[in-house]
Amino acid sequence: MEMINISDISFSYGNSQILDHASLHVSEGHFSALIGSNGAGKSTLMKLMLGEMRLGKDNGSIQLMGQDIRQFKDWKKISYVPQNGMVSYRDFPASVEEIVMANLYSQIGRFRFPGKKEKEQVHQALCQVGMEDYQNRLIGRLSGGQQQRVLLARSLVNHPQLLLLDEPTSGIDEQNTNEFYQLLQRLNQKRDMTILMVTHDLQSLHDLADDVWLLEDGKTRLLPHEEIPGNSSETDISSNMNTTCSVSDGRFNESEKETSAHGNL
Ligand SMILES: Nc1ncnc2c1ncn2[C@@H]1O[C@H](COP(=O)(O)OP(=O)(O)OP(=O)(O)O)[C@@H](O)[C@H]1O
Repeated sequence: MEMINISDISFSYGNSQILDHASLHVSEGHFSALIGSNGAGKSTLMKLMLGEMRLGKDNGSIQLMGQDIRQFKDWKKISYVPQNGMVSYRDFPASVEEIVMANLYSQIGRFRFPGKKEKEQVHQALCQVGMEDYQNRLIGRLSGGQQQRVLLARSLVNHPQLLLLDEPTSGIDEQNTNEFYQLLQRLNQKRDMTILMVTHDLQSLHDLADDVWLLEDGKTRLLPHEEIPGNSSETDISSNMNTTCSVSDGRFNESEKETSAHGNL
């Protein structure tokens, strides 16, 4: 199944045309990347995909999980890690647990406090990103890389099938970026999570992404394998994967795929 099927879309801000008959397809289980220079329209495309902005009537179509975006209701199956997502939390007096828990409020309801089940879900999500020891720390006291992991945990707590990320590692050092990519790769390969990531980080694409789409002059192009930037001999991202979590406490390990393909992350 195509998780994302964008076909022939055009979009303008006023008189300024950003997308000109652009298309993009992401198959289930694929790790896809979207690249393009500053201002090319990547975030715009992402916003259209998330339903934050509407497409004009005769300006192409967007289907998510086989449904037209205008009728799409399964938003819980999709998570989004925004660009510079942590900036707004810098002085926010909330703990890591509270930040991740916030994505469960539709499940918890307005008049109930988080229970044991929700706390365990948060713990599991933090464990997946290696941040379980920081559960009670204030979000603003963490480093950029740690904050980004928390943001990823926040997006994982609902067990999404499709994860969209907009430049998730901007402003993060190389080591933390590589570790973040390992996390994503693990989610994709061991959990069958479909991923579309907007990125300027071309170095790792060769090892990371199944498909790389280039957005240029309003049009998209699927890059042939030999044109994908990055050199596979430089880094083997998967060889350094953290697989220390165990099934019993909700963490992740190598054998877990067989026991919970899409279930508890
Ligand atoms: N709300 C808006 N109103 C008018 N123009 C906008 C708006 N948002 C973005 N733009 C313009 O549309 C173009 C595409 O912006 P967009 O943020 O989608 O690009 P991008 O590829 O994500 O860029 P970057 O890599 O720098 O994040 C830019 O020229 C931008 O200035």
